[in-house]
Amino acid sequence: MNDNHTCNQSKYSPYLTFTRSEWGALRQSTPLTLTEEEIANLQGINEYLSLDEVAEIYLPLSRLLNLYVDATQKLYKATHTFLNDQSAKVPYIIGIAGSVAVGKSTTARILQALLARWPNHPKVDLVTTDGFLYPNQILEQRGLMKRKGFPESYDIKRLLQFMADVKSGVAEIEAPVYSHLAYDILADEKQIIRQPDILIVEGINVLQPPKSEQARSTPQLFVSDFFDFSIYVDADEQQIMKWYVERFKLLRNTAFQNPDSFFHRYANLSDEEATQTALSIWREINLVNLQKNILPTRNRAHLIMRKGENHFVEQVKLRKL
Ligand SMILES: Nc1ncnc2c1ncn2[C@@H]1O[C@H](COP(=O)(O)OP(=O)(O)OP(=O)(O)O)[C@@H](O)[C@H]1O
Ligand SMILES: CC(C)(CO)[C@@H](O)C(=O)NCCC(=O)O
Repeated sequence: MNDNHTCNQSKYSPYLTFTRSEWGALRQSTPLTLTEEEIANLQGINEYLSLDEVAEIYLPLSRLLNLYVDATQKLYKATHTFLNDQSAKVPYIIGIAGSVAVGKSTTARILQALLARWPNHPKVDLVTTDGFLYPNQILEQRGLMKRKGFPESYDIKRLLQFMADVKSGVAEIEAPVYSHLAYDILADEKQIIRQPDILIVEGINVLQPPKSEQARSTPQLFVSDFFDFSIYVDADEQQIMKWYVERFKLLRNTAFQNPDSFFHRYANLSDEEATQTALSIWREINLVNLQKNILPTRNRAHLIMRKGENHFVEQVKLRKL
């Protein structure tokens, strides 16, 4: 481990830096034996997920998060005792940020499965901020169809209200649902959040300050103000671009084949055409968003997980404060 802390103020870093093996050693007494059912569930999340990766990277992370959740739950109990208040339970909220295609939703689903194994927080829910994108109709009106994922493409006021409701212990909260197949918000579908022990909120924008005029009219509040812990999933741009293109080609052979898919027109592209199409969407939209809006939020995270080839985590940085 590298403390990155010297007497020289300019070299001060708020992070402790761990190599892969240093991090892996921190799993310590975390129960390592996953049941067959759990292994099957994890592989259902992502067929390319390596179980060694789960043991070496995600189990230590779930151990750390369990300790934090436990400490926070005790703190809430102390406040309730002091106030003689039996009010509703408050979920522990974890934010997961990073570029399009870096693996946020996979990370979120692995953590959801692992965190739910601990007895003090069995109910772990997951929402993605994709649901808070404006519907295509509004994006079209505002000329934002090529800016999907940029700060102005989200109904940030609604997202902030959602976060406030979760943190206030509201019994049932509705979250809007986005479909990658339809490439749009599903007007008739809602996800209901019912007081989980932990809520994971995953999305490219979760560490960003509000930018829309709408949100500026109310006191400046960040989505991350509601987080107890936040994770930034990081990798080199070239690497993420490769994953974006690979996923696009995979979708061409699967989801895009569905006539209802927004991208059905890409279903019959040759390999070379698919690569070129994916590269141009990457360069025109997602790379610009990464450089302009996502990467600048990296150092706001409590933990930065840096991935290399094959999605293997090479380095973990954990905030000391
Ligand atoms: N740990 C992992 N091991 C193997 N493959 C992975 C892992 N994480 C992600 N992938 C693959 O990388 C691609 C991107 O992953 P994922 O869909 O989770 O990204 P994302 O950041 O949630 O993207 P988006 O912002 O577009 O929703 C997918 O093809 C996924 O299968
Ligand atoms: C929905 C988002 C913004 C985030 O997950 C992303 O997957 C997206 O659709 N980006 C727009 C460009 C593209 O189609 O890749």
